[in-house]
Amino acid sequence: MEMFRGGSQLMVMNCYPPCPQPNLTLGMSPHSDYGFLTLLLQDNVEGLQLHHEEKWVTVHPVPGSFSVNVGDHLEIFSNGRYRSVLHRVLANHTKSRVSVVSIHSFPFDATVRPWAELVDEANPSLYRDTSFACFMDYISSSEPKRKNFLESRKLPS
Ligand SMILES: O=C(O)CCC(=O)C(=O)O
Ligand SMILES: [Fe+2]
Repeated sequence: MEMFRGGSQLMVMNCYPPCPQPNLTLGMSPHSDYGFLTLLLQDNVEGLQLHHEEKWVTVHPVPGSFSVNVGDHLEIFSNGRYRSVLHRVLANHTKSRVSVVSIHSFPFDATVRPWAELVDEANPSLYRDTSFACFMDYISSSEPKRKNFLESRKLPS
């Protein structure tokens, strides 16, 4: 698809050292990923949880496999048909944990908006136009944050 030409890839490596009091903290706070699709490789230490039907569900590591998460851009592009997944990482009392995350999306200078074929009078756009600059403004602002970046891009219904 033309919009993906020159697409972006962000790689993040996370290392979570053992935590003496895991009940008092999190390895990573709840968030959804900025991007279209995330490929995530975790080692054999559990910690990743997805928010599903009001509960946190552990993603059990399967050796040699990737988890694939829907990101904010796919939710916006599909005008809400696919939902980006809220996830978090628990801290572990005894073991350190490593994960490698590869976030794939449109080019960094693209404006992300619902695909025109999915928007009409009966299905109005549910999201504000979004760019990497909006994301940077959001994460660097001192405004009180809503649940995540995507929430700040939703149009009032
Ligand atoms: O460590 C993990 O399993 C998840 C990391 C993550 O969600 C992220 O880097 O965005
Ligand atoms: Fe993430």
